[in-house]
Amino acid sequence: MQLGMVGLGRMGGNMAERLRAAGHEVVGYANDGSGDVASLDELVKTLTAPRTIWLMVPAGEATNSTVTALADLLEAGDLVVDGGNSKFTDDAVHAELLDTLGVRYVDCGVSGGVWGRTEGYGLMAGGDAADIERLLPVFDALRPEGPREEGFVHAGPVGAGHYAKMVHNGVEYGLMQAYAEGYELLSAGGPVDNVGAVMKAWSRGTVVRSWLLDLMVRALEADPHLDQITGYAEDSGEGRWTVDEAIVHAVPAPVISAALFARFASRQVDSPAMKAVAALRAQFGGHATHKAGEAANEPPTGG
Ligand SMILES: O=C(O)[C@H](O)[C@@H](O)[C@H](O)[C@H](O)COP(=O)(O)O
Repeated sequence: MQLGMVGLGRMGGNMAERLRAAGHEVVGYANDGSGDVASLDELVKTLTAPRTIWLMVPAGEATNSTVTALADLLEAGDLVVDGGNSKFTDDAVHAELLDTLGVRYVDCGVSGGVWGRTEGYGLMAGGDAADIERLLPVFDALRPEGPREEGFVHAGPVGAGHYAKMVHNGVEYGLMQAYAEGYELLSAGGPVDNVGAVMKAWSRGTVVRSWLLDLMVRALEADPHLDQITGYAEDSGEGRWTVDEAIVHAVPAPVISAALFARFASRQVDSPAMKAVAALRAQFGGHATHKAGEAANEPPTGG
């Protein structure tokens, strides 16, 4: 079928390629001029009604302004899919705005990163059954080969797709953190002399084998001691939203929360909280503190 793709970055560009390889006609638009058309207006004019437009732009302001701009251009019967990592609460706002014009809306969490073009993407969709049905040829082209239910889900009404993707990303945080802590412990001076080989051995037959573990092995093969990168980890919001939702629903989520907070800690050159702990130990117990500028692994010299 014919589809407009807005956003042709690492995700949108690769998805457009995978869709074309499956025989779909994709008209791409990117605001850096790299697409087939130069504007959203031209994209809408190029597509045949009823149009399907898939958004793959950064969550938040970029997605909001794209949906608002499309609302001025589209007509009843057209369908917008937000495949970015939007917060699920944004979906209701976008669906409501478009609904006043008779334009349909589906949200779709997309997982798989840069590997998705060849391996297929995991898809989590939210919306009305008829809209999901209309998009099945697109979902089938994007998802991995095999049974549909193993790479695609219609998770519920509008918002459910991004909700499912949000929780997926919370799980992703926890899994990554567990492998990361295992890596650090294996490397910390115990009897293991080849950490990469141990993690590689875990990748077949063990209880903890997984794609994330395979990627960890791959990273260690390229850089056995991870000397080429610093221990600074960004987050793009979904871990925070997952923890927010855990609080709303009173769901204990200690692993995901700890993994999120570990990322915040990774950005501190020195921890104000731990300075305070050291200061308090010195206050109540006269315990020694490390002076500023002293290497962390040197014995303390203070009081
Ligand atoms: O499933 C995926 O393909 C990933 O989760 C993908 O969506 C992206 O890499 C994360 O959004 C990064 O999230 P953080 O920046 O929060 O780690």
